[in-house]
Amino acid sequence: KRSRKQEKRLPPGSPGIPLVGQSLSLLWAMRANSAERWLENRVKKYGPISKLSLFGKPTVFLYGQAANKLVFSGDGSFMTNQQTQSIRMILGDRCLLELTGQDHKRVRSALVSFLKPESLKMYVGKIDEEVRNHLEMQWEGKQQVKVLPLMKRLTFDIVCSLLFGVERGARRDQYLQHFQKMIAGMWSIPVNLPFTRFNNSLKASAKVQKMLKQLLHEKRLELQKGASSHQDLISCLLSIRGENDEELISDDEIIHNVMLIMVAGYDTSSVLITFIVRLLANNSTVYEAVLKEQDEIAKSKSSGQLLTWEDLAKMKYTWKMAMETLRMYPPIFGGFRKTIKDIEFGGYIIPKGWQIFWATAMTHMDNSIFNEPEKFDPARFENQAAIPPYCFVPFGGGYRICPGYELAKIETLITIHHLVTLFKWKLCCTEKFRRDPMPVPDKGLPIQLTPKQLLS
Ligand code: HEM
Repeated sequence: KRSRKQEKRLPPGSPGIPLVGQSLSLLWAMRANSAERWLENRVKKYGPISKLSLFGKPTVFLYGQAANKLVFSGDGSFMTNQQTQSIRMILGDRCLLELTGQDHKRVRSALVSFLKPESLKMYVGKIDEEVRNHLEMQWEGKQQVKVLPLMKRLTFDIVCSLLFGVERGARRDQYLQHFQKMIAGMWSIPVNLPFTRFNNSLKASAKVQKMLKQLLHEKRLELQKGASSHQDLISCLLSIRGENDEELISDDEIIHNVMLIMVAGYDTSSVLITFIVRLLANNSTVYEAVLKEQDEIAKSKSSGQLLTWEDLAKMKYTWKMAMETLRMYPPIFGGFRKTIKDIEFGGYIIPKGWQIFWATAMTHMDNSIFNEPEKFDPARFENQAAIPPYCFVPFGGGYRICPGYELAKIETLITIHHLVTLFKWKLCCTEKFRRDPMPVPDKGLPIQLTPKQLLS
């Protein structure tokens, strides 16, 4: 039992309406794209730490640089990851988000062995081919396109070919169908009744798992026949062996993490590229600077020659522009952790077993950290060392920092290279966006395209 003295030291705030707490109010604010304001109002009312109730759990909301440090700098000994029940049921209990301690370390280091720059640099040409093919099929010859759905298709195709070795064709199309159904119910209320979004999503998850099991079987046979363990992520994970040549990553761990990567790599990078397209349409000076950098690279290559790792290293301004986009429109705005011990923070106690709601990206728009935060200005990243630690955190930080950072960077740079060198574009309408929970433009960002050949 908590003593009265401890009770007194709980953060300020009220638990809200019984059972529902503040959940509906926050979800509503997310749909209306006013979640940031909703949270800012909380900070104004209660300060950087306050208690509330979200999704049926006592929760502490944290804000600011020190809070970001608390969330990202631990080793997992006082705070653990916490996912919603729907995500756990759809992605499976052996995915990285659910694992802790040694299990998390083992599986994460297996994924990183494939996702680290030294490994990914071998696949730059393959990703470039996927992007060129996509633009040829879906963009060339069109006067108008909708950017978000196309970018989702592109990032899905890249993940499928690179990570699972599943190339264009009927199988990939079938994967996409099941996968889209699965993802549609990921953020829904986990009530498993027929015809609910959640129920459809669970059924699709079972189909995706069945297909991946079959794929695993095929990859195992290919490896036995001498195929390279570097051909894709699944082969790489199957080839990780212990001292007695036993497989170190179980089949369930491979399947659940492959599904996680499909989800994590699909929604996030596609949102980033979509917002870049939006910002470049409205900022001609930045567009021209990106174009200058990319034109120089394009001129140094012969027609049809694929981009290389060295070319990407030259895209310095383009990546600063992408970071500025991530600052203003972070695909992941926050998340949840759970305390496994009482934690003292900011003069208050956060009791063991409580949920922590981190909205770390709020520091991105703090005018005491970023001057004129509403202004789109890639030059702020000229001197990255000047940005205080834990204040720019679109990929998180610490031992759970996004392992897909490098892949996201490669996909983004290659896609932007081709977009600016092939097209000029205009937005078809001024469009609002909402968080679902990623930021999504209401109409999917329709743009009007003019191919560069017609301009010259
Ligand atoms: C612009 C693109 C992306 C952004 C902004 C982003 C951001 C993030 C953030 C904020 C986290 C949470 C860290 C935490 O819980 O502390 C995360 C985790 C994760 N991301 Fe990404 N991500 C992106 C792309 C990707 C891609 C392309 C992949 C897959 C290849 C990926 C795979 C993952 C995985 C597996 C985790 C869980 C890591 C763990 O719990 O140890 N992400 N990402």
